[in-house]
Amino acid sequence: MSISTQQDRVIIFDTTLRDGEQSPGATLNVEEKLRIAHQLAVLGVDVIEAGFAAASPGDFEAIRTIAQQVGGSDGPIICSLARAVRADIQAAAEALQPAAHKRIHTMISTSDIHLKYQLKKSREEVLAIAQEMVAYAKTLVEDVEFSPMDASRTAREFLYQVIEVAIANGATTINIPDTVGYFTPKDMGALIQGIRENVPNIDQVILSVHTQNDLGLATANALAAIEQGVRQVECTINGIGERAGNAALEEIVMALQVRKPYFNPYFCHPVDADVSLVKIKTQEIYKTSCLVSQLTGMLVQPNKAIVGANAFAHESGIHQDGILKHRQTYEIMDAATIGLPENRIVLGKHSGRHAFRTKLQELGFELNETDFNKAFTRFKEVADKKKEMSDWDIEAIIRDETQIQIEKGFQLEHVQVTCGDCTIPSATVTIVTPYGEILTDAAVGTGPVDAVYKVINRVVQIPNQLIEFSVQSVTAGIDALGKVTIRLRHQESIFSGQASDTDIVVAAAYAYMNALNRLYRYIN
Ligand SMILES: CC(C)(COP(=O)(O)OP(=O)(O)OC[C@H]1O[C@@H](n2cnc3c(N)ncnc32)[C@H](O)[C@@H]1OP(=O)(O)O)[C@@H](O)C(=O)NCCC(=O)NCCS
Ligand SMILES: CC(C)[C@@](O)(CC(=O)O)C(=O)O
Ligand SMILES: [Mg+2]
Repeated sequence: MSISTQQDRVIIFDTTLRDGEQSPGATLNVEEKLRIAHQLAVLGVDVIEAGFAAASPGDFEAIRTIAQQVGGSDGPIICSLARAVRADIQAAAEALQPAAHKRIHTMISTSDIHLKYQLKKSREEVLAIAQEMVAYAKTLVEDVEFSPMDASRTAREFLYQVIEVAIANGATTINIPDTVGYFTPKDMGALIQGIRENVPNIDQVILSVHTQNDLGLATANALAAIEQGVRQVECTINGIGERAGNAALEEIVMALQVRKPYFNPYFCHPVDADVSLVKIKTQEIYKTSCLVSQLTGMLVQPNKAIVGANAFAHESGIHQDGILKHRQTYEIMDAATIGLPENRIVLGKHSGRHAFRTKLQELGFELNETDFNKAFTRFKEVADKKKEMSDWDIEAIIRDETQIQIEKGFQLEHVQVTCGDCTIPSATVTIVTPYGEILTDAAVGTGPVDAVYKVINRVVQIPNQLIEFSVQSVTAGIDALGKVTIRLRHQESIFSGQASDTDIVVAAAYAYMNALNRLYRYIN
């Protein structure tokens, strides 16, 4: 794939594997980087900055492997960062060699503060280095990106001069980094406008921005740059990156999609044209976010835009009522567009009758008005004391407050597990079936939880697929309660189960039984 300067859409340059990996504690190994790169290609990013070849043998290897396995002729451009140093550029070219489309991204600081204290070089020297190193990179690859680092704090005239020289020496993309995340959207707009008006050869290249999130303005700054004609943005999945992170890919992409009529006038399309301003398959966003979070260990905050656990969840009664009547009352985008299977209605003390009734229906309860009112009153009392009401809390309320008999289903009487580094993990359970039979069985597994699930499945015999398993600690300390949440799928339906115990394997067993019982009641 090649990118023409005439192409009127935004090029998504993903730097999750380079700047994202610069998040403290987020180091990835070669195999993990490769998995993320494959998923980024499925997501449809235009450029993958796979790493910094000169940084370490591991990063070199990762870039080379990604170039080989993800950088096919119809795949994305694979890129490596390099200082404006011959050896760095050479290492980048070598690592990228197997890719069909390769880019060297070279950078050097241009702000006076960086020149004086970090590089200890004059402006003249930096200009000469930029010129020489861009020209050198150009002898190795066709596609050269140049970044004047700390551009946002660089003296304007000098910045224009460096950019002009980089273009004259073969740069095909000029990237403007707000390295320290100091800019506001207005500053960014003005700088881009200044560059376009004062750098005579600027139209020969793609103009790009790289925004850091130190003031929480990274996405806003990138969007302001797009309004001024920037056609590449550098971003990361979940906004991970150095310090407070980078602009989040999912935020930029969804802003361009949801507000297409707003952005269209900045492109050469008719205002109401239904053209995509990016080449991203948005349905892959959620999956990519989960993969990156899982492999980097950088958890996504629940209220994170687009991909946070609460981004499509509605807690308060008035909102829940609106959503149930017509989704768009409180949603500007459909969860399905980012690949989320369903929206979540979370019951809590702010919930009203509509949401409560819907939840009861989901759980399979049909209550008469008297029972419903009693249950709702009790629900409000309990919700006042708890952060979030689980399905089990609600079942307990129904059991206490109404005449409805809740089918017991299967009952886990006893679970025993053997595990350790010198034994084959095995589990024994005793389960009472809905017909009163008492069954005991045992199984081995890859780990204790796997063994427990295998033996429970053997006894219960309801086909299902485990799609989610997570453990959280609910209290602090060594004797903490662990809460296990699981979700399983049976045909088109999903059933969840949750349980807490100081032993997480026991919690896992009870959580699984809970979900299975819900499934059992559904099919019977
Ligand atoms: C790149 C790396 C291998 C260099 O290691 P190093 O040679 O031991 O040097 P240090 O990191 O200690 O110091 C950086 C040196 O590069 C110079 N430098 C920094 N940016 C530069 C640039 N863009 N172009 C040229 N030289 C640069 C510094 O002035 C300093 O030089 P000095 O030793 O003459 O003072 C190492 O820093 C690394 O592995 N970095 C990981 C990637 C990274 O830093 N990413 C951030 C991207 S900005
Ligand atoms: C290479 C550049 C775009 C950089 O990511 C470099 C860095 O500081 O890591 C930046 O934010 O300026
Ligand atoms: Mg950066």
